[in-house]
Amino acid sequence: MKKSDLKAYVAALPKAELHLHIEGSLEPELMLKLARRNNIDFPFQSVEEIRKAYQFSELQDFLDIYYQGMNVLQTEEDFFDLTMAYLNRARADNVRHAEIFFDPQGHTARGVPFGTAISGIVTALGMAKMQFGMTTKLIMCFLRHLPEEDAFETLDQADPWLDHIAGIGLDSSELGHPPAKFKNVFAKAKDMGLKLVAHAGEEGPPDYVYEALDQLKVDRIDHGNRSLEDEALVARLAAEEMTLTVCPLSNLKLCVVDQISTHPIKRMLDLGLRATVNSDDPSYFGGYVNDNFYALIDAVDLTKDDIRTLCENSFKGSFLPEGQKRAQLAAIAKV
Ligand code: HPA
Ligand SMILES: [Zn+2]
Repeated sequence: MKKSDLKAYVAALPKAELHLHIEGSLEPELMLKLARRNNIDFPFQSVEEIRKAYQFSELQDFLDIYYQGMNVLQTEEDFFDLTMAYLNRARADNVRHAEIFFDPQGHTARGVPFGTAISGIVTALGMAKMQFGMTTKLIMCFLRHLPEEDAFETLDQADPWLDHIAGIGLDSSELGHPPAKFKNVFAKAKDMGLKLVAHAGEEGPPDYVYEALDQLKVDRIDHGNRSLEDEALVARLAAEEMTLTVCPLSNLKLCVVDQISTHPIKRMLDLGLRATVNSDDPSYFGGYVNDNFYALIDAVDLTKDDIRTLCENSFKGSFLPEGQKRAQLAAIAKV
């Protein structure tokens, strides 16, 4: 199949996005608009200036800019506008279901209340369901560079919002902050009936992936690239049908891979791993979910079957009820 036909096939397929940080979907245009609207002292004057700053040689370079960018988010309306912009953009990529991360501690640490952030997000999620039938789940991430005690405090703040929160995640600086650091708060969240995910094996070694599985008892691994260094781990992930939320353009931008042509997505599928394709922080990494597929199609020999498998995996690995998963898989089969 020609690459252009494979791209058209991607565009036509229903898909779920399982690894998306809503704060990472903040486009420079909206960032400037919110900086002005909120009278924020902001170091950038133009979209071009902002985009020029998006050059990273590792995860921490990105995180520094990502936390600076989110300073413009102040009011409930800001969080609503941010979320609505993502949902509309995702809809254009035929995303039918999105499981969205947010970083409450990135906001509460700046004096923006938990309720301000989540109420704006939740209102937008409700509107997307009503206006265009997109289903969503919200996943609250803990910042792993902060102590576990702070994560417990954040879980307490979530209490009035638990009807709107499907699960918890773990993000921010991976190296030096192994999953085991958050063992107790993950155990509490599990007892509360929340789903569990964690970033692991993006920059961290395979041991961090083992810890996420064995000590956090996660339902999914975010990224997971470095699992490939450990054959026994790969066999286990495949046997357990553990979903990996892989983010190709993010991997390129953060130098997890040297080039898209050496991205291991194809190898992951060939090894029987339940890999999915996601955009992570699309505004910072150069594209939304279909752009991630297109970059892979240009650089890697993905087949039509691979592409269908990746989209099927996105629903299989989602937290949708089984009936809705089946309906989405049936819709894929019709394309
Ligand atoms: O890809 C990521 N890794 C870790 N933390 C993050 N926070 C936003 N995106 C990321
Ligand atoms: Zn991420």
